Amino acid sequence: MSEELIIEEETKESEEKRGFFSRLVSGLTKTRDNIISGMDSIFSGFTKIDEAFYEELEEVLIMGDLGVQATDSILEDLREKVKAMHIKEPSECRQLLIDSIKEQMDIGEAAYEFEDRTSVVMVIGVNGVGKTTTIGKLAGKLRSRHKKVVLAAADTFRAAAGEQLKEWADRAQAELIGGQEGSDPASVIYDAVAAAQARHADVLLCDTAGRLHNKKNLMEELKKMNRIIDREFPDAYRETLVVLDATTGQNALMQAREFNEVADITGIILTKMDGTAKGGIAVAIQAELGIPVKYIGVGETIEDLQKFDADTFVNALFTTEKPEE
Ligand SMILES: Nc1nc2c(ncn2[C@@H]2O[C@H](COP(=O)(O)OP(=O)(O)OP(=O)(O)O)[C@@H](O)[C@H]2O)c(=O)[nH]1
Repeated sequence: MSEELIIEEETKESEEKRGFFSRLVSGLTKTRDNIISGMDSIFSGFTKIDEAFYEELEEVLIMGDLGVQATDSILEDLREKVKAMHIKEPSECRQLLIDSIKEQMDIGEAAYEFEDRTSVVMVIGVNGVGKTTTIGKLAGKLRSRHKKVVLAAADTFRAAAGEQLKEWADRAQAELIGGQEGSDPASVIYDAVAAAQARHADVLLCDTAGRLHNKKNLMEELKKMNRIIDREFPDAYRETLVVLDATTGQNALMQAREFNEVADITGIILTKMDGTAKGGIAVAIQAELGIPVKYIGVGETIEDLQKFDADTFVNALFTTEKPEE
């Protein structure tokens, strides 16, 4: 490649990154207003680092949905650093706090291997969290990378779920395999696996129901689907993603915990991060459960499903740059 072309490619890439960051910054406006303004007023309002200062910080972090566990660890870490580094000024704690939050979320890099392998992705989530929309966005994302995608509408509990998924499948130009309302989800998976193999699809995305009120049945249903995939598609790379609605805050954390008990979750997708002041839940989930948040939804278009990077996320939260209108 000529030098000019390389520069052009690099410029394009850095422009993309900028656009991505700006969208994240504007998507996180409410969360930033909620957590960061609270923190900044503590940093400027206190003249010394004392118990009252830590208590106020604790309150802001808890109110920002970072969860008790992550909040405790972050503050413990901050106290240690303040002591070790003989820090006296509250304002000097800002960067230390940013670093501590990043450390809490550092559970290794999220892997996106399935995007480039022949894979089967199970997507689980309770009604209304944005599961269908997310699967549509994910299909669109993969299609834009010229991947062949098949969708399995295995949430046969509600007819509307299948219809809605069909619309997304058409939009993303992906094939949809569905079943009658009330039919056995496992048989939809069976048909979808056969279709994916026959069409040499790259990724099979499976929309499955997640009724948490009956955990035993859910577990059995998931096991049955997994057995079919293991048997019929043994070489496929496997991924199990749970979709959670960030606007529900602590409830999303609870759902993640419960799903983690019934399935081997490989990643989380947090939706509606744009409309909420509870984006701090991403910290709680990653710190507490050690499961990577792999994607976040920051709006309703296909581009608004972004890969999640903890470092970028924390930078976007604490940025002083103004979000785009
Ligand atoms: N602002 C915003 N809205 C979103 C996001 N993701 C999904 N939504 C919206 O949330 C609503 C619910 O999304 P669905 O995809 O229907 O939810 P679902 O979980 O599939 O619901 P069921 O199909 O009823 O189980 C829709 O209006 C979506 O447009 C997001 O990241 N940001």
